[in-house]
Amino acid sequence: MKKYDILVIGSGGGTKLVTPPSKLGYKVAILEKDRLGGTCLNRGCIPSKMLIHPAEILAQAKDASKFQLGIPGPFSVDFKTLVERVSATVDADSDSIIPAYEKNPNIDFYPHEGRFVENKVVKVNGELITADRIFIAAGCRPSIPNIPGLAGTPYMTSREALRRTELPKRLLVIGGGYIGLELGFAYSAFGSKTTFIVRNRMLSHEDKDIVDGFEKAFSKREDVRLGTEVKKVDYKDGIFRLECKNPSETYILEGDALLVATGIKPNTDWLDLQHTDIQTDEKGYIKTNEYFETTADGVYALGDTIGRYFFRHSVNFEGEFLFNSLYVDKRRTPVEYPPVPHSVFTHPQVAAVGKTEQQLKEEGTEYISAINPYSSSATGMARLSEDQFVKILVSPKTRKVLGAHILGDEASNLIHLFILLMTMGGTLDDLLKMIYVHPALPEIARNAARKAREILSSS
Ligand SMILES: Cc1cc2nc3c(=O)[nH]c(=O)nc-3n(C[C@H](O)[C@H](O)[C@H](O)COP(=O)(O)OP(=O)(O)OC[C@H]3O[C@@H](n4cnc5c(N)ncnc54)[C@H](O)[C@@H]3O)c2cc1C
Ligand SMILES: NC(=O)c1ccc[n+]([C@@H]2O[C@H](COP(=O)([O-])OP(=O)(O)OC[C@H]3O[C@@H](n4cnc5c(N)ncnc54)[C@H](O)[C@@H]3O)[C@@H](O)[C@H]2O)c1
Repeated sequence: MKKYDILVIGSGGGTKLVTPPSKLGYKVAILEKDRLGGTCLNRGCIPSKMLIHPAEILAQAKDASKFQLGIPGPFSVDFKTLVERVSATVDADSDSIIPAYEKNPNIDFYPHEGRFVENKVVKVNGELITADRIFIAAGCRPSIPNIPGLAGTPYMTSREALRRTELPKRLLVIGGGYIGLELGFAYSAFGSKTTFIVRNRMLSHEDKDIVDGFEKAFSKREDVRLGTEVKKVDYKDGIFRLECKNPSETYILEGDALLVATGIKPNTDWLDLQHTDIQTDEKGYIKTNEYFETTADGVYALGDTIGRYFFRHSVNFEGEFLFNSLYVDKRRTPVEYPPVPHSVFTHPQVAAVGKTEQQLKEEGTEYISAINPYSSSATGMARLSEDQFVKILVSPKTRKVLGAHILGDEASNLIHLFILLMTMGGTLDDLLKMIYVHPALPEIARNAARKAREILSSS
């Protein structure tokens, strides 16, 4: 049986444990059943943001008249060429990984699925391999709800929606989370008449003020059906017919394409974990402790597959943490995550770091809340910002920011001020010490901090 120092299953964030240890002389095997680079590169963050950027340009152009600009419409997109460019870019990036691995004598790449036959033995393409340490970074895939009539229809998940080259006239989206909203927004901006069917509320994991604000802002531009369940799907002659039910009525929605974006499930069913001591929770996510150790000796797991965070930036952090603790410091170290931020790349954007107001209430943590609208600062005035704001939650005792929540232009960039502050353990006063460029976007965040200072000094 072939033996390695390191065996990695999954080439997304798992790659953090491939090239870096190989450079220190460790022999590494990497197994990938799909395209190298994982979800983010091939069917996630990167292609989606390459579509969302031009969609954002169109969304801005549609707003041009409010700035007394006569940018002539109708706006159009060469959707086929755009999608082909995006696909070619990510495919080239993925393809470039193989030659790099082939050149490296310490890396063996297995372009196959790996399945466990016992605790530390994996069968790949008929061959048994083992390693001192095995890292499982097997990721997740779309989870499809059990709606009568849906199975067998040509619905899209994010995977197909990112590669489709024909823009549908009418798009139906089921799901009000990250994927449904980001991809639905892009298709809508490109010209598909898009309807968002949302079982409860949009972005329900966000702070309640963000949920309220986002729903209000998004619904001004998009056809949004909140509190609506899809009871039945029918597909005939190229048309989807969805039976939709809300508390007051049942009706049919028609579309030429259907995007199902109702969450994800772990790929652990591809690993044959029943042959090992590796335990999973009731949803199939691998159980790990603070060292990313599974319940089998020498086997670690990270990323989406452990069900903690579902972002490329979080699995990158976890992979780098494991590499540093196990192969650089060579010390068994418990993980301490710095604040983990997130952003939803819609129009308007959403970004957050730290706790929501609801979480602080539930924990019984003391806080004050300060909200500053974009429109109250110079750059917000220039942008004619509506419905956009920065909200911060501050501890009256320590004056530390416990949570920051942004709805508005460039929220995914603006949030970094708070990520840095919270990571460094700074206070409101640190945020107010520095000189801000006038009139730049971060002044909006500073003004929220000033409001918090006022609230604290008057209480
Ligand atoms: C449409 C979309 C947009 C997204 N946008 C963002 C974003 O903007 N920002 C962000 O931070 N996150 C985003 N995400 C989430 C992000 O892509 C994931 O959180 C991240 O890629 C998870 O990385 P991972 O390494 O845990 O798993 P993956 O990247 O999914 O890698 C796991 C790999 O393991 C392989 N594999 C599984 N089982 C086996 C096996 N038995 N043998 C061999 N190979 C196996 C799979 O083929 C897969 O390639 C997005 C996701 C989607 C779907
Ligand atoms: N910008 C980003 O960082 C980004 C972008 C895309 C995806 N992602 C990651 O990918 C993951 C998956 O995204 P997603 O949008 O599929 O999941 P999600 O959990 O964000 O949203 C799922 C949505 O589907 C709804 N839903 C669930 N079951 C349903 C059912 N049976 N019928 C109708 N609606 C149902 C939920 O209420 C929710 O609105 C996310 O957890 C996220 O972390 C991140």
